[in-house]
Amino acid sequence: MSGGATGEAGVTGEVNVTGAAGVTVRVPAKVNVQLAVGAARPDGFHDLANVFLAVSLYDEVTATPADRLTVTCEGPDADKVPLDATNLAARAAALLAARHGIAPDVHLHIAKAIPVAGGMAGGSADGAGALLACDALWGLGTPREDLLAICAELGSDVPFSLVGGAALGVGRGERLTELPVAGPFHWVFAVADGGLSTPAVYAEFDRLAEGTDVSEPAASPALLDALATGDTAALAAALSNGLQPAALSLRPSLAATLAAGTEAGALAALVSGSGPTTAFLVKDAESADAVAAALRASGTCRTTRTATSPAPGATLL
Ligand SMILES: C[C@](O)(CO)[C@H](O)COP(=O)(O)OP(=O)(O)OC[C@H]1O[C@@H](n2ccc(N)nc2=O)[C@H](O)[C@@H]1O
Ligand SMILES: Nc1ncnc2c1ncn2[C@@H]1O[C@H](COP(=O)(O)OP(=O)(O)OP(=O)(O)O)[C@@H](O)[C@H]1O
Repeated sequence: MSGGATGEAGVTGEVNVTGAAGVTVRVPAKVNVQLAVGAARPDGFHDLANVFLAVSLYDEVTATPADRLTVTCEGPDADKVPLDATNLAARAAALLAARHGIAPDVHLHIAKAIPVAGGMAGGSADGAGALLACDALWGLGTPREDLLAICAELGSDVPFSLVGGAALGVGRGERLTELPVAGPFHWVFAVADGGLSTPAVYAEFDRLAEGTDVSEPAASPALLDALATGDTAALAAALSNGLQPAALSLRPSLAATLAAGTEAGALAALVSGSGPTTAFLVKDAESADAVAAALRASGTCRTTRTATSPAPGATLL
């Protein structure tokens, strides 16, 4: 990855890499092609029927031996990424090390292309990437099932970042069943100015749902069929995001972005997860370029990205 600012701050002090070879893992962003949200649970989370689809927009996490746990980040949004112990990559390394009773002495470098706080699971991607990179660097051979359990501890979206492809997430979204998926599906993403806080969007969902009956979340058979057969038009007709009204309520300007993409020829438009990134499903790569150009010209977003899906999960390079 090239360009962008480089943040450098250690979790426990200045960066001090020992010079040995590093391990790099590439991890995809996600779009939720269906996000059915149930009522708030006693623990504050919401039961979901969450259909994840990985897209070809990647962060890379490199783990290098060091004398303590440190994190650096490069990329256009690097200044928005925390480099302390709250970084999901640092938390992943610390959890894995604790599980094996070893010290988390590693330097983690994140090459960030996924929008920050954009509803595309960028932090989750870095958590899953760091986990796989540290497991390889430290030669631990942690069973897949245990890696997935650590992912679920890190966050609801993190298991999917490890798995990639397409999957249905139930519970708070962490309990995955992999789904058959054809493709390619072509996407344009409009990146908004600033982020949206995921807890704030769920809280707004609760506020809007007050006094209404929230139904049990369930995956749409038509949507699962469209994914399995690679039918773009059918997928466009079946896309849905139960958090979209809440994201629009907190960020009304997103309505203009959605309209601009639709007017430019997108087959469907929706908010990506908790937003504020918006996602546009288009016919092919040529249409993706045209819709992206129109979105940028509309002045309703900061920038655009094009991508295809499905994309593989966290992968050692
Ligand atoms: C919006 C999505 O990105 C869709 O995939 C996810 O549901 C959010 O997943 P995430 O960012 O990994 O979220 P977590 O780190 O697990 O939780 C952050 C906060 O989001 C809210 N949250 C999250 C997941 C869920 N099923 N119900 C919730 O209410 C809770 O307030 C929680 O404290
Ligand atoms: N490695 C990381 N990259 C980006 N943000 C991180 C990371 N680690 C922790 N964070 C924190 O998490 C917040 C959410 O960032 P993230 O990019 O994961 O949002 P998101 O894509 O909206 O998440 P999701 O789609 O999973 O709800 C950031 O504002 C930041 O404070």
